[in-house]
Amino acid sequence: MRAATEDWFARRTWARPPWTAAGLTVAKAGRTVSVVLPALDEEATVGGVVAAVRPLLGTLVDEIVVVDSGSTDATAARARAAGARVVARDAVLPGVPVRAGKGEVLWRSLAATSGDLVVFLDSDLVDLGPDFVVDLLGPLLTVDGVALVKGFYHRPLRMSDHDAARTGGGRVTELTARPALAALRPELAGVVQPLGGEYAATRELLESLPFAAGYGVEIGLLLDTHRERGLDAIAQVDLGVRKHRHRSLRALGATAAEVLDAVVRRCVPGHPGADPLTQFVPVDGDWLPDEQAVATTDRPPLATLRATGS
Ligand SMILES: O=c1ccn([C@@H]2O[C@H](COP(=O)(O)OP(=O)(O)O)[C@@H](O)[C@H]2O)c(=O)[nH]1
Ligand SMILES: O=C(O)[C@@H](COP(=O)(O)O)O[C@H]1O[C@H](CO)[C@@H](O)[C@H](O)[C@H]1O
Repeated sequence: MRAATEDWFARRTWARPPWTAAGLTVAKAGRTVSVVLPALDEEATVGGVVAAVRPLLGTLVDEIVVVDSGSTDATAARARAAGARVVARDAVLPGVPVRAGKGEVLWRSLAATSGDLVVFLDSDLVDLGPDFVVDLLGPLLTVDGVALVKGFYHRPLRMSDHDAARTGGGRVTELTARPALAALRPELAGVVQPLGGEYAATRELLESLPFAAGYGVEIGLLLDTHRERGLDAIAQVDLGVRKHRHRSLRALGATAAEVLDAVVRRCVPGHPGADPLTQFVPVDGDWLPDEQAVATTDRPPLATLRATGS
């Protein structure tokens, strides 16, 4: 790592987060907290994630909101039963036609919530406790100048219940995001989990930044926060172990394409955005091309929409 990044790592990384929910509730000092879960067909896990945060509701956390991304299963019912407020993505900013993708629902979540601080958690997590939220809020509530806090963790790759692996997860992180940052934004080489879906930020920051529509949203926010606010506005906390549902390598190919697109559009001036991704599938002895759309558009900062009243 470069010397400045090493310095940042030493100052802005908490390997053993010291905060407690009670202590941070006092530290809120009038500020409010929204916990947001983006969810697309997560009926099996969304209730457990909401239940993990539920004990904090009314003290450290002021609202738990699941933004439904067009689920066709029982996601909304399970989330509501666990104690979350559920908002359909098309019910937010109804005058703005909906686009597909994770970034789209995170962007819309800002218009569906009111917290001064926003915590994002994926809805496919398993075995998490309330500490994820407490630890992500710690630097935001107690360290001046921090606007974005990323979680990091061991990432076991469990493709079946029998897997005992403790590592191997974060495939797009290791094979696309980390190398891309090394090549195009090495100042961010100290961020352990640049793609992690567990992070917290001030509303003021989030509403001032564009949101990449698809899976490029996390790397886009990280790059834009660094560009607009500098490295010291970013912090990271060790959340222990992160277990979640793993998608196929083919699906992660399209994710990687959106991650790389978000990086290149931000780091290579004038780049027009990626073409659709052509993958190949074996059919009766032939390899047939299969094209995947790559989300290459950003939603504008929500603050600009509010300013123009659109
Ligand atoms: O169009 C989308 C894609 C994903 N997600 C949610 O975003 C989180 C992360 O997505 P996923 O698990 O597919 O990403 P991975 O962790 O596998 O890269 C999960 O809660 C998904 O339900 C969503 O709300 N809308
Ligand atoms: O980190 C990664 O490589 C991918 C895939 O993780 P796995 O290989 O399935 O553990 O998951 C992350 O990337 C997505 C795109 O940025 C985020 O939306 C997810 O929250 C995050 O889990």
